[in-house]
Amino acid sequence: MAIETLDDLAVQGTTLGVRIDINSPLTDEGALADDARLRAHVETLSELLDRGGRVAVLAHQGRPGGDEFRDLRPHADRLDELLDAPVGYADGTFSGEARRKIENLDDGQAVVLENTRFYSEEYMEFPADRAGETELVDKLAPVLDAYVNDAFAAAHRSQPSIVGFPTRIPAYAGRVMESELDVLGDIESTPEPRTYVVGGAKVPDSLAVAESVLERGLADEVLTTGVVANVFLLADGTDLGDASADFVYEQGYWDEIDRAADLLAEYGDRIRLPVDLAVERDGERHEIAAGDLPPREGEAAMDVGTATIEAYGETVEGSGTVVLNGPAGVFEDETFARGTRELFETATDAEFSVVGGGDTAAAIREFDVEGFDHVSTGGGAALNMLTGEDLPAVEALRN
Ligand SMILES: Nc1ncnc2c1ncn2[C@@H]1O[C@H](COP(=O)(O)OP(=O)(O)OP(=O)(O)O)[C@@H](O)[C@H]1O
Ligand SMILES: O=C(O)[C@H](O)COP(=O)(O)O
Repeated sequence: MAIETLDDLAVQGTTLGVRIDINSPLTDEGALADDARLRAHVETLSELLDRGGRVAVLAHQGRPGGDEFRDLRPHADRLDELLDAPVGYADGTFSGEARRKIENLDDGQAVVLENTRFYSEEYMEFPADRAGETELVDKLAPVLDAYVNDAFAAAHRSQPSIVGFPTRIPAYAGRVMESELDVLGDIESTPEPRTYVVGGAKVPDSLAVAESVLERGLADEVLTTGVVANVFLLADGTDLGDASADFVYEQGYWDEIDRAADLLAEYGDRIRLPVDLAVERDGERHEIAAGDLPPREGEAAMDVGTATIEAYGETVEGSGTVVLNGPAGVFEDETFARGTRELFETATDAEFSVVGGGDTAAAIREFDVEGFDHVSTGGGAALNMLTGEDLPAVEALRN
């Protein structure tokens, strides 16, 4: 079934639950470190408000237990600045108070509901029917006329606020969702050879992508960077030193090392590992060739080194399609930003370049890299889509 868009929705005077993805990097104090994801949704929100909608915004921030698991007040304040309409904030997601705030909205007004993941069911994956019976959906569906999903970046999560509402009320794709599906839906016909550069810190997601594109013959090569590369190096038997190994174990990525080893055994000729890494020594960047590892005690691998940047750069430049996800190092620290900045700049020279990810988009903005053919708002979601996997959010909108 075709997905309905905002063109199919009579907005005026209706109360809409609008799921967006404004999961953003935060400062230590909990302020927004980057507002790119908020700005991405301005088009959809402005359109709905201009057309007389009453908008209840649903969104998450961080993961339970993580440093960035915080409330959405800064996001609400920033949306209030970005949009011409007034944007309020409710410190509950579906409490009586939150529902009253929704019911008291006037045409052209919005309220941001509290972080959906403050409720345990929202961090579980359900089939859509079951998601439609969760507390969150059960309490909110009766006060909403329709649901709009613009949260492409969370479309790979089968969570209540993503897949539950379409089982209860009419559902539509927002403008971000619509344009992402248009561009990424046709990725299998992009020019060859195709290179996937996987980095960042969400190792399980990245390994799933690497496995899929290698298995399906979609990737000619997978270049690894970031924590993902560290996991592959550990799987390959490289002694990275205690600091990097401890970081990987603290994240609970034990099993990922075994999984990376299996991938190396099966597809080793198409997976590339860094040939050098950067650590901090005496307050400065210090590079170590892979053959000279481990680093000194307490030194962690924070970026790929210059020889890796050059070797990867040559592959990337000569590619028909480059798909980039995740920064190559701790780009937030200028000392370790080089790998991310230079690989991103080189990627724009490929015939067709696609890049995705929340932190990745933040890095692109920070480094002012221009020239990508498509900058996706989604990391895991974009890559799932690029590998041809069904996205639960999209399936839910189809039904
Ligand atoms: N070697 C490293 N050691 C520690 N952290 C790293 C390293 N390399 C990258 N990172 C961190 O990875 C984080 C980003 O990873 P992440 O996987 O969340 O990327 P992303 O672009 O946001 O993708 P997604 O949209 O899937 O979340 C950054 O905060 C960066 O500092
Ligand atoms: O940043 C993302 O990729 C999305 O917001 C989804 O977040 P998650 O990976 O914590 O589900």
